[in-house]
Amino acid sequence: MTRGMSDLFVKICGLRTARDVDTCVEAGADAVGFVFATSARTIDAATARRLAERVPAHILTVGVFRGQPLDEVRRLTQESGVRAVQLHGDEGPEYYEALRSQGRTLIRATAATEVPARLGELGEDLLLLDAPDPGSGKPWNWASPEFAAPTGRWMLAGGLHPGNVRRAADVTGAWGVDVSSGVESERGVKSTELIRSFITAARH
Ligand SMILES: O=C(O)c1ccccc1N[C@@H]1O[C@H](COP(=O)(O)O)[C@@H](O)[C@H]1O
Repeated sequence: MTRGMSDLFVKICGLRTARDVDTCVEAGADAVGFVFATSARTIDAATARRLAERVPAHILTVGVFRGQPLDEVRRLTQESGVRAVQLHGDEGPEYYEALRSQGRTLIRATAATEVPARLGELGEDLLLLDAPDPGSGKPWNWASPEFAAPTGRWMLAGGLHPGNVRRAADVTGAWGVDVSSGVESERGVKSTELIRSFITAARH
C-alpha cells in the first residue's frame, strides 16, 4: 500500500494531556501514542483510557512498550483500551503471535541502523524504523545512500520535527512518520504550535 504526499500517515507520540490529544485530533493526526515504557512521558493505564476516549474511531490509539513482559503488555493494553501495540524490545515471533489474539494492530519498532527489517517478518502489521535511542529526539542518517528502505507500511521516526519531516518522507519514501521530541517545548511537554506545524509540514 502506498500513500501520496498529502496522505502520509502521521503519528504523534507521548501524549499526556487532554489538550494535546484534542490538538492532534483537530490538526488531523492519523494516530496518537501513549507511552507505557519507562520514560519522562510515561502515563498509567487509567490516564491513557481517559485520553483514548477523546479520540474518534478513525484515529489509531497506540500503546508504546519497551522490553516489558507479555502479561504486563496485555494488561496495560486491555485496561487502557488502546487499539494498537508498539513494541521497542527484542521480542520474537511467539510474542507477536500471543498478542495477536487481543485483536490489536501490532507495530514493530526497530533501530534503523540494525539489520535491514522487512515488514511482517515477526507477524507485525506495521514497521517503525527509529533511532537507536527511541524518544530521545536524536536523528539517524535516513538520507544515507546506504539506507535500504523497506517496502509497504513502514513509519519513519527519530529526531523528526516540523523543519525536516517533509524532506525525510520524500527522501526515504516512508509510508508514515512518527514524532515525540520534535513537537515538545521541553522534554515531556508537548507544544500545540509544534504539533500543528508538524502535521501541516508532513502533508505539504
Ligand atoms: O517517547 C518515549 O519516551 C519512548 C520511550 C520508549 C520507547 C519509545 C518511545 N517513543 C518513541 O520514540 C519515537 C520518537 O522519537 P523522537 O523523540 O521523535 O526522536 C517514536 O517512535 C515514539 O513512539
